[in-house]
Amino acid sequence: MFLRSRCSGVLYRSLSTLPAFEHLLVTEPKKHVAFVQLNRPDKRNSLNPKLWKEIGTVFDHLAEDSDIRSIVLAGSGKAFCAGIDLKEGIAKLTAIFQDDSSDVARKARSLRKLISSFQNDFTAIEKCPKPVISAVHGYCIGAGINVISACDIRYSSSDATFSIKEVDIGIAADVGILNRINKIVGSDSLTRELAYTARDMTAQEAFEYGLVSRVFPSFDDCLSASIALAETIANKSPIAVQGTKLTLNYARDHTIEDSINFILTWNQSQLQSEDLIKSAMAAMSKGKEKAEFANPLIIKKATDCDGSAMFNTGIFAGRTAFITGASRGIGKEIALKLAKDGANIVIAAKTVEAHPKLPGTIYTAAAESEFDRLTASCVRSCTFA
Ligand SMILES: CCC/C=C/C=C/C(=O)SCCNC(=O)CCNC(=O)[C@H](O)C(C)(C)COP(=O)(O)OP(=O)(O)OC[C@H]1O[C@@H](n2cnc3c(N)ncnc32)[C@H](O)[C@@H]1OP(=O)(O)O
Repeated sequence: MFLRSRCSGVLYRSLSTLPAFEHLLVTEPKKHVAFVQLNRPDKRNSLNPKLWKEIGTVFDHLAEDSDIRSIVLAGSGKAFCAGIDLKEGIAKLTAIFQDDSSDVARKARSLRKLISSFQNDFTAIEKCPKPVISAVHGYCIGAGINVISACDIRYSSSDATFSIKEVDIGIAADVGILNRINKIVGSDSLTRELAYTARDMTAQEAFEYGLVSRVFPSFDDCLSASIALAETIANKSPIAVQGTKLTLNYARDHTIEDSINFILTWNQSQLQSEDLIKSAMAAMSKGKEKAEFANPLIIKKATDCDGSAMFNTGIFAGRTAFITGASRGIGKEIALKLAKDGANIVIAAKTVEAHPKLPGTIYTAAAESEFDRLTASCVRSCTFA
């Protein structure tokens, strides 16, 4: 269960809304930092279909959770992850191609769907806008090394063993490692040696190869350093950090010209954040002042814009809303909800009858031309005063 130590803000969303996980532990060791642990220690955290799916689900949720700014991923027990569950995972694959009731085209489509869904569960880590740090100990093989290749930063303890193991079970690796590894490390020759042979690689070799950026004497040290790193990241502007992750990912996959255009367009809006001023002032204070940053989203996700998250929260209380088209339909509903929410509302409509259900409001029955002028000037200024 995800326990939150404190809540803040009128649109606070409890993380108890995270789904219940069977094979994951999710905690919040520091403010704004989520800690996700693969939790099938008796099976060396090998990925059965349930755990595999839960990885995608948790990162999809954490991506949407505005209060979480960085994430640490680790394994519980003796290993990070021993790859696909050789019983349950392989059974799921063979059930498809050994099904005599299907022809080869249909089996292929079913397999494609399954592999694609397995891929997406790991790609959720890469797509999550918050930096993800993997803290690896013990075995990290097959599907496990695919998982960490989707992470932003990899730390390990000195006992870690890595292997691109797939050829040993008769598979060309298809859930990300072959596609991401050479974007992470600089040695195509060593990549090929490792992928063709499935041989074990020590933590020291992984460090020299560039797969992990730090090696620690013990798992405890590795985990503490990973959480400390996540906390450092979480204390920075989330607007700046998440824009940085998106830009680095984009730059990795595009030309310099394309990606420099990407950050140009991105920052023409994101640079206007209050975080810039706050960060600059903190920098000028030479560490005497610490900047505190608001969460980047006050609404959890787009699907919450059905009114339930926006209204009845108090955020409009005392503010002034100018609503055009307020005599009926959506305009009327919004006006009523805002009035109930404590806002001062100014309404305009083409029809002349005052609206009886909007007490205490200024009713503007504008003539057609006046209404258009009013609407235009409203759009030019802003809706909320
Ligand atoms: C479309 C999707 C395609 C995906 C492809 C993915 C491919 C891969 O992931 S390839 C890699 C597959 N994994 C393996 O080959 C590793 C198999 N396991 C081992 O070699 C050893 O267990 C290991 C070296 C990891 C650890 O050895 P250790 O002595 O520390 O532990 P064990 O006593 O062997 O294992 C403890 C219990 O865990 C169970 N277990 C370990 N790995 C797996 C696994 N991958 N799948 C299922 N179960 C696993 C092991 O059976 C023991 O359980 P129990 O017998 O009940 O005590």
